[in-house]
Amino acid sequence: MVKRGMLIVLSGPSGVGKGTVRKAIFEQGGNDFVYSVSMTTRQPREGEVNGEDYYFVSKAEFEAEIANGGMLEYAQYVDNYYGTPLKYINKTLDEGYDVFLEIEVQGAMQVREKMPDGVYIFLTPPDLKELKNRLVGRGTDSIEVIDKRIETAITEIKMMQNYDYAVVNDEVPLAVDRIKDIIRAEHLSVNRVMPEYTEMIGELER
Ligand SMILES: Nc1nc2c(ncn2[C@@H]2O[C@H](COP(=O)(O)OP(=O)(O)O)[C@@H](O)[C@H]2O)c(=O)[nH]1
Ligand SMILES: Nc1ncnc2c1ncn2[C@@H]1O[C@H](COP(=O)(O)OP(=O)(O)O)[C@@H](O)[C@H]1O
Repeated sequence: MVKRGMLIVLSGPSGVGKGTVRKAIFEQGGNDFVYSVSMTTRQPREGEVNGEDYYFVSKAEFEAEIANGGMLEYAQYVDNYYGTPLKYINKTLDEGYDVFLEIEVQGAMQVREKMPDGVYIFLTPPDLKELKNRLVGRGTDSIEVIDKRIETAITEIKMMQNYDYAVVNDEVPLAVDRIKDIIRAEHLSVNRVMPEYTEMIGELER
């Protein structure tokens, strides 16, 4: 029997750099895990490819998918839906591959309820001043929206206790290395390795 893959969830407050770090992880390559492409109702940005960056769908299509039980989790974020289609995840995990999700915090907590044996990584800013600088620097939000996001970020940072690991995103390559180290170490954790030995011992004793 193939050993089921491991679910890896990267989350954290808006503007901390989740998207940036995730892209760097996959651009670097050489990973033993696959990226779960999310579904969204937001408009594609220039250069984004359907099925690669996101599955871009209408609100009606997204709501139909929710009604059909097709979403592992979803969240409404800045007037749009974002969610993880269930179909690929279970198939990929059953085939023995690890799956990597990069999602905002409401979604991550829904996944944790359903899949508690995943690895939950919380990306943190070096400090709140730097988080604000990043949101301003990204240039996608008004100052009012940014102030709201900082307030939300404070609540979200308090949720850190629901995660297994905290990774500071001071510099992208360092954050990438820390995340890859966590994934490597998790594969060696006794909780994950023990079932194989239990099975082996069971066979010997039979
Ligand atoms: N819950 C949930 N959040 C998602 C999913 N895909 C992306 N997100 C989050 O949605 C937020 C907005 O993403 P996006 O519009 O691409 O903007 P950007 O990442 O802020 O540039 C980010 O915080 C993502 O982490 C998903 O499938 N589920
Ligand atoms: N380590 C970092 N140092 C400086 N700026 C960063 C770093 N990581 C991300 N950024 C910048 O911060 C902004 C927010 O990053 P983004 O990946 O969009 O965040 P999120 O996906 O968490 O909302 C972007 O302008 C990005 O270029």
